[in-house]
Amino acid sequence: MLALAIEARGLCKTYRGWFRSTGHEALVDLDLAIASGAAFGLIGPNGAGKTTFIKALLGVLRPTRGLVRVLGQSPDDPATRARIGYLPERLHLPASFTPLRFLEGVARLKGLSDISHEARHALTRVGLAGDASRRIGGFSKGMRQRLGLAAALLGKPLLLILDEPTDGVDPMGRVEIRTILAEERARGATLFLNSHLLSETERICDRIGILAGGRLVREGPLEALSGSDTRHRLRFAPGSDPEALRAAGLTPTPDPDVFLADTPDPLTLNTLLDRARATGALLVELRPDLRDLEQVLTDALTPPPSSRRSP
Ligand SMILES: Nc1ncnc2c1ncn2[C@@H]1O[C@H](COP(=O)(O)OP(=O)(O)OP(=O)(O)O)[C@@H](O)[C@H]1O
Repeated sequence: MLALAIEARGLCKTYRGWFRSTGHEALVDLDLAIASGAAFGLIGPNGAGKTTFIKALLGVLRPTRGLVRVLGQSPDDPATRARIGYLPERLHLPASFTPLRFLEGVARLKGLSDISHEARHALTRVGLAGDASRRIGGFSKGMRQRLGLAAALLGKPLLLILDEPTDGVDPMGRVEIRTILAEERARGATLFLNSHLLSETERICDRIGILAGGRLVREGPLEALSGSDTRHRLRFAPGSDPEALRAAGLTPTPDPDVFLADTPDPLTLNTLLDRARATGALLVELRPDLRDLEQVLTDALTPPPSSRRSP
């Protein structure tokens, strides 16, 4: 098995500007390595460069500088492209086709052998078997999204690039899609997800990259990004004195037995713990305070106070 499913080194993309105007830097010196079998989520604000990066992975956009490798090869390689399943953000589906006819066409283009079986199987997986003979034109947004996913799944791709896969899909449908993606991963596929739905990204992906202004500002395992080195949650045995713990320097939470400790280093944390225990409180649990992905993103995009301009 390949070590890396996606590799970018020093990747830059500058969109050319109008006559004499400088171009727009959509990707700036982007370095990224995604291991085979990972579930990677790329997040970031509008205009961060996510779609530009996906276009570079698909070989439909030529980088200005730098290297991009997909499944160990150039994205221009036709055999490599055939191993990628892609769900675009904006789906263009033929309204007059039935989903079955559409999927059979995609299966044929992908060079699959048992076209009819593959199309029916994919349709069943995404929960559209009962709609096989309806026209796509009458499909809801969520049904269209499911059909797009079915098309991406055809041919057992090694890499699935999914742009907003659960957009418009109802809550039960999202659970079904997560199950399908888990099955794909278990089969050995790598997932690359671009989504503004952070709770979905959090549930599906184990590695996250945050793109802002064309730069990768954070990248790593979800636990590492959401954990904090400086904030800990402390649980004390019932019966501790909340006022004394507050006076010792701890911050109360809605749970009367749980307090937060904000400390810059382990030494200060232990000094604080000594003070808390001196009040008679018994510590029963200590763990880093985990932030959700929305908070991780907000923190990554908020400049440190020292760099903020005064109004
Ligand atoms: N064809 C183009 N010509 C000029 N500028 C472009 C072009 N495509 C994208 N851009 C610019 O490049 C930047 C990155 O765009 P991109 O579409 O990659 O962002 P994104 O992260 O996918 O945004 P969104 O979350 O809104 O979809 C934006 O400032 C955008 O205006």
